[in-house]
Formats: sequence, C-alpha cells, structure tokens
Amino acid sequence: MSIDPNDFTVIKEGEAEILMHAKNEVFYNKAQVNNRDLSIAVLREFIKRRKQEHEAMLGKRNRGPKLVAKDRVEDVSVETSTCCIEDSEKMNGGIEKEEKASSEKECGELEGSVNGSEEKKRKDLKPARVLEALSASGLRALRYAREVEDLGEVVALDNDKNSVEACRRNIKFNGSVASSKVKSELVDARVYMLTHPKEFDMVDLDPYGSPSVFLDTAVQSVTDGGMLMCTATDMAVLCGANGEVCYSKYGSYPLKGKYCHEMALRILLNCIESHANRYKRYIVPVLSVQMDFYVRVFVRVYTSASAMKNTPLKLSYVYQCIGCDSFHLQPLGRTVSKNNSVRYMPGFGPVIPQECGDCGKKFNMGGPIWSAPIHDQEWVTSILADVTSMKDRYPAYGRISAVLTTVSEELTDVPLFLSLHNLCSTLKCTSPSAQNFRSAVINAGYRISGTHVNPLGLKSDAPMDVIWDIMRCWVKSHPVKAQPPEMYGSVILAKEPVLQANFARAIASLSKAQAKKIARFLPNPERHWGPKLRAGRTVTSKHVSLLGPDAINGHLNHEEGEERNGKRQKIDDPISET
Ligand SMILES: C[S@@+](CC[C@H](N)C(=O)[O-])C[C@H]1O[C@@H](n2cnc3c(N)ncnc32)[C@H](O)[C@@H]1O
Ligand SMILES: [Zn+2]
Repeated sequence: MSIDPNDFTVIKEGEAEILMHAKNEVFYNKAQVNNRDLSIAVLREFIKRRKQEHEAMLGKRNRGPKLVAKDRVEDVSVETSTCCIEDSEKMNGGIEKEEKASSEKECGELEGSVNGSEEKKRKDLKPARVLEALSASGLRALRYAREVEDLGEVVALDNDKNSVEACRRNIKFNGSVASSKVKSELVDARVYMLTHPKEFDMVDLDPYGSPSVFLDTAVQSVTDGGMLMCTATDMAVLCGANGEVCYSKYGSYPLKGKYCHEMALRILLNCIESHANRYKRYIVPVLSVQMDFYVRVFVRVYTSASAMKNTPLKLSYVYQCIGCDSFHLQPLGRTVSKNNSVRYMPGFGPVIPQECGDCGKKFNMGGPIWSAPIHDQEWVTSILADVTSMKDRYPAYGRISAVLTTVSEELTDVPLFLSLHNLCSTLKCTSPSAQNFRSAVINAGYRISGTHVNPLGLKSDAPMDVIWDIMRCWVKSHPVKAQPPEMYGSVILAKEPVLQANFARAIASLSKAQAKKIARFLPNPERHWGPKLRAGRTVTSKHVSLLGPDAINGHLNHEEGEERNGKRQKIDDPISET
C-alpha cells in the first residue's frame, strides 16, 4: 500500500521524530513529555548504577577468589542487584535452594569471567535490554534508544495493528541506530512478558488508565535487580471515587483525603509488591511521583524469599477520622528480636481507640498502603544533578527539575501529609503562614517538609495531638467566631493544649529550594494539559462529565457541533484515559 506523505505530520520530541497520521488513529499525548523525560533521566541513572554495581561485584570477587569459590552464593547475594539475589542472611530449606539455583544460573556468565582479564570481565555486563510493553507510536521506545547511552535492545510491544504499523514506520524514520536497536512486535504484552521471564533489565508500563492487569507478568519479566517503571492514569479510581473499584483492581481501599494522590502512589506500590511477592520477589522504590494527571513509580525488583518476609513491615492500613480528617497508620506486621534471631508477627492493633481522641468521631479505614519510603534520596539527588548538567537534552527540563527538587526535600520516612488549609477549615480559623506553622512544629521538636504532590501539603513526624495543640495555641491568639458546640472544630478547641506552641521563626522553616527561590511547582505550559482518550475514540458528554472539560483536550467543541447536528456517536466501552 502506498503512503501519501501529505497524510502525515512529523512530531519531534527529544531526539526522536514520529510520523503522526492525519486521522491520528494511534495514541499520542504531548503532555506525556514530562513522563518520558523523567523516565529517560531515571533510566540513565539506572544504567550508571547497574554498571557500578557490576564493577563492585567484580572487584569484590577479585579480592577474595577462594572465598568466592567457597561461599559463592552468599558473596554474590551481598552485592546483589545487577544480576543476583540480594539477601545475605540466607534461610534454610527449599526456598533457599531454589534461590541458590536461580542465582547460580543467572550469575553463570559472571562466574566464568572471574579468572579472565579485566577487559573481558567488563564486557560480561551486557548492555541493558528494555521492554516498552505498551508502546503505541513507539515514541518512548525510540527516545530511549536514541537518547540513553549504553543501552542495548529496546523491544516495543502493542496489541493494536495500527499502532504496530506506525511504530515500525517510525523506527525506519528514525534512522539506522533506531532500526538496529528497536524491535516492534504485535502481541498481547501479558503473554509476551509471561513467556520472557527475567529477561529485561527495565520494563516500562504506560497503559491507558490502570496498569493492574499487566503487573503480574511485568514483575516476572524484570531481571533480578532490574527496574520496573509504571504509570497509572486512573486517578479517580485510585483517589477514592469508587473505593470498591480500586479494591478490585489494586487490592486496597483508597480514602478521600487531601493526601489522596500520595495515597494513590502508595496503593500502586503495595499492589506491585504483592504481585512480586507471589514470585519470591520484592520491590525497592527509587522514585515515585504524582504529576499532571497520573502517578508514575520507578522500582527495582529483587528475588529473595527471606527478604520478602519484611513486606508486612512496609505496609499499613490508614485510619482517617470522618470528622477532623486526622489520620493514623496501622502497620500490618512487626518483628520481635530474641538471641540474634528475628520473628515475624502480625502488627499490634488497633493503634487508636474507636472514637477520634481529638473530635470524638469514628474512623474510615483505608489501605493497605506502602508505608515504607517511596523514594531513594541518593537516586533523586543524583538524577537531579544529572538532569541539570544536560538540561538541553530534556524538553521538559523545567517541569521535571521542579518535581525532582521538591521530591529531594521530602521527608521519606513520613507517609502522607497534612493540609494546613484543611486544619484551618476544621477549626474555622484564619491560617498561620506555612512558615509559622513549620516553625511551631520544629520548635516543638519534630520534623516537617513539603511534598511534591501538593504545594500546600506538609509532611511531619509530629503526632496528631501535637498538631492540634499547635492549632489550639494559634486560635488563642487568633480567635474564631463561636460555633455550635457539636461541631468538630468546637470539640477540638474545647480542650486545653498540653503543649505551648512557639511560632518564632525556626531556621529550617524554609526548605533550601524555597530559601534559594528555586522553582518547585510550575503551572501547565498550555491549556488542555491532561489525559487523552484511547486512540480512535470520539468524545461524548459522558466523557465530559467523567473527566471534566479540561481533560478532554479541546474535543468538547467538536462534540457540541456533532450534537447540534444530531450525529452524536454512541460509545459502549468504559472510558479510558492516559
Ligand atoms: C497509553 S498508550 C501508550 C503510550 C506510549 N507509551 C507513549 O509514551 O506514547 C497504551 C498502548 O497500549 C496498547 N495496549 C493496550 N492493551 C495492550 C495489551 N494487552 N498488549 C499490548 N498492548 C496493549 C494500546 O494499543 C496503546 O497503544
Ligand atoms: Zn477527629
């Protein structure tokens, strides 16, 4: 079939160019440039660290070849990550034997290199292979191949014929490097990942809406120490619009708090971990962001039946008061140490009484969520430095550096966050400035930081009763109008504060970025910067009511025209967005 060049426009992003058909029957969303840029930045960091970890492992082997020969698995397991199991405290039994067997198999190549020359050993680390499981036009796969140094093959999958045709066309259009590296396949990604276990150093999931159906096979397709990058755009589901739908997809109940976007990240992480655990694997998040209209997580995947036992320690239920929105975490598990041995036990609970100690109302319970750190700050700082050193190579530099800056200042050991506005609206009081409030928390001996998820959000390790005491003290000097005594705010204010808050400006009350006036939050670059409908869909009023007019990328006028002409198209499929 001949191709008419007039039917196409060329879209350039980073170093890749794609041909977009006038009918636009293949998915492309310009707004996802932030997502693709950030993924490239993380992939560069991963490639760098993978190499360092490999060299460290070789160095260790060189230093003690006899030890290596004797205690090979243990030695390998300590250094972990690029190709072997991580855990050094090996457990007895069948699981351990399986781990050893898998470790031996995967490290066979490395083992062979121990006696070879230094040069040969270095060569043994093959270039990383990437799987872009849901590739559409192939833009992302092409950017990885063209922009990320030292990358091996990039396999781009799609189960849509038009997308695969477009992807293959785009591979050719991007020249010889792209053609030699990127391979496109028409296949259901789940089948492909299931039949290619532990083959890809990085697997990227960027679906329409929810990634939930792809997670089980994706966690199996990643190499040990490899990376899974995963987007979810079904924010309404993850943020509690239909709690039961979220539960069916992700195995967690969401809560409609101000922190719901961070909770969304933590629900997704919990879900990935639970799938990983089925295969004696576990995840280590390096970066987790909520941007624009989606969440995106970057996690490493390791295999270790013994390390996997720690999973319940990293998960919590969340109790959220239906009156004053105070929240408390209930860990799923705990450990008891005795004579150098560790026992794993269910968590003690409930961590709170039936009624809220502050306002007397009951609690909703959400989760379980991932309550361990969602970023590795060493990674974040290094990625930020790298991005800054090559800003010209990131079309979305401003946005991704702002997000990374804010992430780099987050308290990583404090799940979820408070909203100062919410506290004040509960008490019906004027708001202290964020700096005053931060100072009072610091002066009371606690830590506080911002969150990349919300410019008004504050993360703190101060317990809720301390937070309310600070607000009680604030109201004493900024009185509120009398409220009915049964209002939550009145109940909270009826109690005398135990703590005397000190609002005097504390040195750390501004973050470093705030003090240096470095951009932390940027507005969208243009209107309609949001999710897009599945390729080939027409917008109806159903989409408008579900997504809001902004989210439909200007299709609204088009639809109104069609409706006026009485030609509105019926859509049977559930809405998807990305
Ligand atoms: C949101 S688009 C991907 C966008 C792309 N990653 C980018 O950055 O431009 C999702 C793609 O997944 C494809 N897809 C959906 N289900 C799939 C499946 N089971 N197997 C393979 N591809 C699938 C769709 O055809 C669509 O092209
Ligand atoms: Zn309460």
